[in-house]
Amino acid sequence: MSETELRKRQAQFTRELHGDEIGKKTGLSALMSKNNTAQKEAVQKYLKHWDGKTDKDAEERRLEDYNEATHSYYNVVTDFYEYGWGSSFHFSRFYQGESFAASIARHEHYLAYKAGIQKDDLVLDVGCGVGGPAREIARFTGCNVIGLNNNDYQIAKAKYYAKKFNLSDQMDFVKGDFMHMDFEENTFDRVYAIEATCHAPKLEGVYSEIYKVLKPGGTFAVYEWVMTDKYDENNAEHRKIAYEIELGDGIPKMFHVDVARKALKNCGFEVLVSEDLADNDDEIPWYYPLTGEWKYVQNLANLATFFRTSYLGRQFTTAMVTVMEKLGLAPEGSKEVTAALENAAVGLVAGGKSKLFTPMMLFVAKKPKEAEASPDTSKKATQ
Ligand SMILES: CC(C)=CCC[C@@H](C)[C@H]1CC[C@H]2C3=C(CC[C@]12C)[C@@]1(C)CC[C@H](O)C[C@@H]1CC3
Ligand SMILES: C[S@@+](CC[C@H](N)C(=O)[O-])C[C@H]1O[C@@H](n2cnc3c(N)ncnc32)[C@H](O)[C@@H]1O
Repeated sequence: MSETELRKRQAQFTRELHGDEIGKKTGLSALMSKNNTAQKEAVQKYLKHWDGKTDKDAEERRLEDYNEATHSYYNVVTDFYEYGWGSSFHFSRFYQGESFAASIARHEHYLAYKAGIQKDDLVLDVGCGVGGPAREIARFTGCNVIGLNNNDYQIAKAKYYAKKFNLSDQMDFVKGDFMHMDFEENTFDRVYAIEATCHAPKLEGVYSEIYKVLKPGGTFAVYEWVMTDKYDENNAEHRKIAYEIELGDGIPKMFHVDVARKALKNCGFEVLVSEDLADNDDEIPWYYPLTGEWKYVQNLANLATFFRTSYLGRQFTTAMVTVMEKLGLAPEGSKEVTAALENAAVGLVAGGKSKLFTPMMLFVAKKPKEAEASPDTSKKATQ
């Protein structure tokens, strides 16, 4: 199927599944207004790739169908993410006494600072979700942001929120696959990506597109999801954790940190910063909201968030969604989605505790001033 046909079909499917009035309802109330048949199809399209098979063929199929697989994944998890986490779909570090929202915002500010984003810069947000980070970074720096996303539902939501918070003049959200960007070469002053490029079937593919659209001398800053140096692909326990993360988070293949670093270099980037922000002595670990350990809760205002993200809260949500599905209030397949998200939570905590995985491998990379726009990565080492 051509790129244009795929886009048309995905846009039409979004209307069927979520209706025309996207934005007003969020979380579980949005879940209650889905089209039943379309939801069943979306869940099936997502889960068909994660049927327990970890052999090379199954992996190859996931990599080939990355666009539809992630589109379907975010079609069915976005309402749960907003209900449980908010409108920034990423992790962060926590300081003692810091609220959940402050920690999420600080993580975004830090990336904007490391990318060197200035007032009036034109910035690309690769894999922008429903625009939580774009809104925060636009307010923080005064820059203009274009959010790129292949999920129509999230784009409609991001546009709705930008209008609601009077930020439409500073930002726009466009549909596109980050493996094949439609922007002109040398367009953006800065590019950032937060926990999104791990959905790529090949990191060189997305990084080379970023290199192409970035102006010479511009910087790209990313929080990458990778398996760390401790990870051994041939260790069954390690592979189980990586698979749980892939399944629960709609990722075709979790790559090793070296793959990401090499991919940046192969694309022509000069890597300025390469630091795992999770590799530290923080008293409160980044994965704490998913552990259900009350001792870490920072303040009373965070109790509701903490309950929803904790093991107990997740079981409660699953039970509630099961009843809602039985009563016909939630669409069929919603229960399966909560089960897949449970896998995500378990895999992420196991990966975090063992330090086999990090969701915050910070890379800051520069496109040299004298750079050619399109790197030829075809002759370089492959992943
Ligand atoms: C998928 C990628 C690359 C990034 C998303 C990171 C996080 C924002 C999500 C990873 C697992 C998600 C879960 C939830 C919210 C968003 C995540 C933390 C829930 C807490 C949402 C409410 C559900 O009932 C349980 C979910 C568990 C997993
Ligand atoms: C975990 S979310 C992070 C969203 C956002 N960066 C944030 O922090 O809130 C990953 C995002 O990447 C987007 N994405 C995944 N694959 C993509 C692709 N091939 N092209 C464009 N966007 C993609 C998803 O639709 C989703 O919005």
